[in-house]
Amino acid sequence: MGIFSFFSKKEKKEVLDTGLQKTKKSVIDKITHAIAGKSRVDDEVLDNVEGALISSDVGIDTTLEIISRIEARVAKEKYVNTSELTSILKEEISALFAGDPTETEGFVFPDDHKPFVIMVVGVNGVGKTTTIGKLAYQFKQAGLKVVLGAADTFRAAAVDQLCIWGERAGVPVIKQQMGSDPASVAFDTVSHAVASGADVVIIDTAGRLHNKVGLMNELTKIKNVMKKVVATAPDEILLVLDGSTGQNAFEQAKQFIKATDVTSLAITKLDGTAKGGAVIGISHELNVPVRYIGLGEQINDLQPFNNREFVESLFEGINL
Ligand SMILES: Nc1nc2c(ncn2[C@@H]2O[C@H](COP(=O)(O)OP(=O)(O)OP(=O)(O)O)[C@@H](O)[C@H]2O)c(=O)[nH]1
Repeated sequence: MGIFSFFSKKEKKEVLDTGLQKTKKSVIDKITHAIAGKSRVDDEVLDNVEGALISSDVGIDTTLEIISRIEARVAKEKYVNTSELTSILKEEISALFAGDPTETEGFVFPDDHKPFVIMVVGVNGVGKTTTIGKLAYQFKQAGLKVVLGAADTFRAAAVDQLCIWGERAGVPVIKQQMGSDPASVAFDTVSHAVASGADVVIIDTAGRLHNKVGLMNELTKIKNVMKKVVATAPDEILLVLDGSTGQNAFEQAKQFIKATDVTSLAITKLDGTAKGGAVIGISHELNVPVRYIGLGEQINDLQPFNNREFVESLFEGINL
């Protein structure tokens, strides 16, 4: 089925630039400050850039790797002007992102089977339901038949919210009574999708991190039950993280990765935060590709992630 492009390149760039404004300003200020008055990239500049990246939430290990790559370049090229630093940073950071850059723009739907089943995990409040709603809308607009499954059966509000998004997107939501078995909802949803010839299934799950074993068992059960209907399910386990929490999102991601085999990330709420640099460290250190980013509350504010576009936007406007 391939990749669906919902946005024009221009629209995407506008949403990205606007959404990343706070992060951009912070990164640009810090990098500009780091090299102020210097014309050559030397140890002092590199130390300052290192500090700038760490304080931009990029993450310590990732920052150290970026700096050592730049050091290697500087050693090889002997003299590197600070005016070249932005393009070097862009190149080295783009190269660090997990996943093949040609494949990182949203999900790639296979040709050999359907429905494509996406199981969405993440703690409450990170923007899981909103992300599911936006995805459903965008897939529907791209001509796909979508079914949502309300497998967060612990909170009435979660089911209600998913139903609101289902209505907005114009896609059916499969649900059961509160407190029913989430795996049973997932089973019903995938069965409904098969019977109705749907292309995409998106399953919402409850994210209760306080009990890791419980979470792990529940997610494993949901996966196994879905496989009984469609052997390939789930095609993706999408972890939603709140990007405005910076390094906390990173810690949360590590816990989920221990509990289940997360295949992709959606990082939300990048608008309204200066901590967007965390996307770089999260993707690199966890070795899980970022597929979507959330840049606002509107239905069009979720966009397929492209590492080059992200890095370009982040550093655009630095005048060295
Ligand atoms: N600014 C901004 N807000 C967002 C974004 N994504 C989600 N939100 C908001 O974050 C809040 C929480 O989103 P939900 O989708 O309800 O989060 P959830 O993880 O499903 O949480 P529960 O429903 O509590 O499980 C809502 O007010 C959303 O509008 C985003 O990319 N940017």
